[in-house]
Amino acid sequence: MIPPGAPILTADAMRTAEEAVFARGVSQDELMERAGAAVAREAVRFAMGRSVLVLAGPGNNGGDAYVVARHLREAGLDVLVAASGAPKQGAAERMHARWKGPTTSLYGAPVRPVVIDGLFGIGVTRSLERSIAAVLSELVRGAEFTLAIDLPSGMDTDSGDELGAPRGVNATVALGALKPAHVLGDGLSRCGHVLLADIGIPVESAWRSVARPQMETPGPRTHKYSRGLVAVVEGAMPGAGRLAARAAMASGAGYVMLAGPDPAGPAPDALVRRTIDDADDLADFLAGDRIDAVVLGPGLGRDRRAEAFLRAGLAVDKPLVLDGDALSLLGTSAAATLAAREAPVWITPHGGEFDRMFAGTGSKIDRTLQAAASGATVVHKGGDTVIAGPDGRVRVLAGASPWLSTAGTGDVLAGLLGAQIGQGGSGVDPAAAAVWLHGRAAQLAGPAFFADQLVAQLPEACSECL
Ligand SMILES: NC(=O)C1=CN([C@@H]2O[C@H](COP(=O)(O)OP(=O)(O)OC[C@H]3O[C@@H](n4cnc5c(N)ncnc54)[C@H](O)[C@@H]3O)[C@@H](O)[C@H]2O)[C@@H](O)CC1
Ligand SMILES: Nc1ncnc2c1ncn2[C@@H]1O[C@H](COP(=O)(O)OP(=O)(O)O)[C@@H](O)[C@H]1O
Ligand SMILES: [K+]
Repeated sequence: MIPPGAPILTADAMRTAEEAVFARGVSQDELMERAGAAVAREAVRFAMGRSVLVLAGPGNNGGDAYVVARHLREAGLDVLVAASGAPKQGAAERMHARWKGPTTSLYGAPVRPVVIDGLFGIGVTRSLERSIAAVLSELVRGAEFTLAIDLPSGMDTDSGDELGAPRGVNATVALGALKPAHVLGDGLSRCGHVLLADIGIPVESAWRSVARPQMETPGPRTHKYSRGLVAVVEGAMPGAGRLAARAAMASGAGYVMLAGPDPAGPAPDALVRRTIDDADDLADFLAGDRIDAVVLGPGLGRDRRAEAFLRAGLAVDKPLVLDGDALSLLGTSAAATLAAREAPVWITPHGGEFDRMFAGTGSKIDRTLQAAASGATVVHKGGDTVIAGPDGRVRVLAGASPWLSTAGTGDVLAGLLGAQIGQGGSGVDPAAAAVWLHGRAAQLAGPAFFADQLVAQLPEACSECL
């Protein structure tokens, strides 16, 4: 579980926010007291009277740990601190001095049922020494419950790469804001449940975790066209286009048309079919007044006809979702092609498609933002789905059901996004709504579903947004 709608800050941005608090006269000690108290509140709840081992490092994460230890001891728990190098300066040193309970060295620490991991937080700059990583892992493995302060020790804050962090942390209290490592990469499996503690640091961020969207209930004046007409272009693999079309239908679109060389096929009968002979025909069709959004790419194929269809789609002055084969066809010229288009465009690459289109450096968030500089809103899919808009806004959905890793679920997302943008909205908002609905439908579908069954859960997911 990741707190929804929460700000996400890099390590540098977090330090800047912290500096601003100091500049307003709050002392470093006060902030550390708040952080330690916030973590202790959660720790007491989880400890349920069991004995606690607090791992304390040499920096500010260790400083927080000494505060936690003090609070837990005051709460009557049996607390032992295992220290890895005593803090030498600043607030951390002062918190260390205020700890009056027993202390042992990290290497001599016994296994205890509750572990509080305060070795390192956002200050980790390189991989943990192997001996530290090994003892940390042993102590976490031996515990019944481990709570990490800010981050599990040994995470790259900005990328989510693990740098020796243990497996098996049950919960992490993020201080002040989420960091990328709570929502990206290895962080998804290393942080456990993520709790967020407000420690009085005002946080401004264009990056947020995805929250449940608000959807509108149709009113007495609503009609099928006012709810958005979505055109899905069908290609060589017709099942993909049909899945996208059905997803749009099941997530609130007023009218969905499937357009392609052979759009006939099984139900639903409410899906309107339009036979398209060639790219000129497609261009004429898509230019029609009534169409609010176009979805192109699922099952499109990569032959000449597909290329011509893609050109026709790109030329249309309507909100456009490009997915699957359309992205493979764009290939390395994606950034230039997307930049040349004026009407709004969303792309929904999985990791492989993304890497074929964009080079980029840095974390998944950095790379997705670089891709969005093309003018497209980019939905970079995966267990950590990162949405970035050309305006610099970022939304991340972490921890969606891994059962989504089944063919056709991406087509469903493309159709869902078509329905969202067909109802208006620009940039990251409709994309975040689509990704939320997709993730929620997957939860409702349970294990071992296939894409058609995901579509079947969409109305229920929508009902939670009304
Ligand atoms: N972000 C905030 O606004 C606040 C942060 N606080 C705490 O401060 C932490 C950050 O503190 P610091 O910047 O002191 O950083 P850390 O405490 O995370 O780590 C810094 C220390 O670890 C050492 N170190 C770094 N990488 C290492 C490695 N791979 N192996 C061994 N040693 C390593 C450094 O030399 C330094 O001594 C946060 O995670 C949080 O716990 C809180 O005290 C208060 C508010
Ligand atoms: N391990 C996973 N955990 C969570 N979500 C996943 C995982 N693997 C895939 N997904 C999601 O499933 C969808 C798969 O899309 P995609 O790879 O395009 O599939 P397809 O082309 O077969 O439809 C994406 O929304 C992606 O974010
Ligand atoms: K930690």
